[in-house]
Amino acid sequence: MAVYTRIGAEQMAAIVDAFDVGTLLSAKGIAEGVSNSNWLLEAQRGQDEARRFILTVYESRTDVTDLPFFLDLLDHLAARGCPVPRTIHDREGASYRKLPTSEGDKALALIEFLPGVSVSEPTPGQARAVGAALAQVHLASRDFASSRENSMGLASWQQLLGDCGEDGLASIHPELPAIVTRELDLLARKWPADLPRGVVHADLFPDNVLMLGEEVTGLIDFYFACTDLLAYDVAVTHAAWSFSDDGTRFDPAISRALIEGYESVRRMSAEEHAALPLLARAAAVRFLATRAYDWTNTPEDALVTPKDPLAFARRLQFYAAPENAGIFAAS
Ligand SMILES: Nc1ncnc2c1ncn2[C@@H]1O[C@H](COP(=O)(O)OP(=O)(O)OP(=O)(O)O)[C@@H](O)[C@H]1O
Ligand SMILES: N[C@@H](CCO)C(=O)O
Repeated sequence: MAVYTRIGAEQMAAIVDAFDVGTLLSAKGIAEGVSNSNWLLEAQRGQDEARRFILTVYESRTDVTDLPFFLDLLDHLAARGCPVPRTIHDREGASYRKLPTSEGDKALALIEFLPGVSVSEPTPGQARAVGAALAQVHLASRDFASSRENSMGLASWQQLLGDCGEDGLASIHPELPAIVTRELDLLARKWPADLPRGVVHADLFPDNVLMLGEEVTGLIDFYFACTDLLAYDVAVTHAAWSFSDDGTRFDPAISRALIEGYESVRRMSAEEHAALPLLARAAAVRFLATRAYDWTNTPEDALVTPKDPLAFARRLQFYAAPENAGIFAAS
């Protein structure tokens, strides 16, 4: 379920016309995704081949003032050969437009459609390609002029987990309040602030990567992208890819392939390597925090089912276990 905004056929045709991509041939709502409303559109200009686009209407979770950062970043990365969709600009050259709705004005953007599917059981070859694509983004964004603070950093994890309350966390798992206190304290004391920084995707889960075989055809959903530690992005991607969904099984071959793929494009420093165990715990806390918050604050009759916070509590326990300290050792 991810079409929260109704757009009639005539209004959709007018939107497409504003982008000068030809005549609208079809528009289908996309079920995947939870934050924004998305449609797959097909349009044709004159006798040209029909082209496909993704229309996104930004819902309340995306701050419109961040859109220039996200959308300019896509254009910057695409121009440097990264597999990300370009933003289609409207006839006036704007990368997003205003959509009047019964709930007030929303923003919308038209994005290039990229082929590929999101894998659910990645192979090491696919993990290697994803690691390499992430490093390519880190290098290609070095000359991106804008920056954006990470609104999903340590301070927001403290806030979100605090808002869950001890009882809320304990209702997910009795040991969670103590685990969360221990981890937040450790991260506040040991955060490795002086590592290389740059633009990070910060949410590179399998559902945000489109692939054909072992080729990455699209990195999408840059709506958490921000300026932060590059090694933190590696840790987020590691936490997202190297485990079964529920966090019960760690896959060492995927883990190795992901890091090797990354380092085939950008080598991490010794300091970054040394920080990975802590940053992996941080990544697990980040997704535990948003999931625990949603878990304890989503009404039972909500249309969207909250994701399981324990899947990231399990990853956290894995990363924190002394016997797993060697998984990031340089090969
Ligand atoms: N450029 C693109 N090319 C092809 N398909 C795309 C593209 N962008 C988005 N999609 C499709 O639309 C779906 C939803 O997109 P996206 O993940 O950006 O939505 P969202 O609601 O913002 O995400 P989330 O739920 O992760 O917050 C994707 O799973 C993918 O199937
Ligand atoms: N990728 C996130 C959701 C979007 O940030 C998660 O799996 O919790």
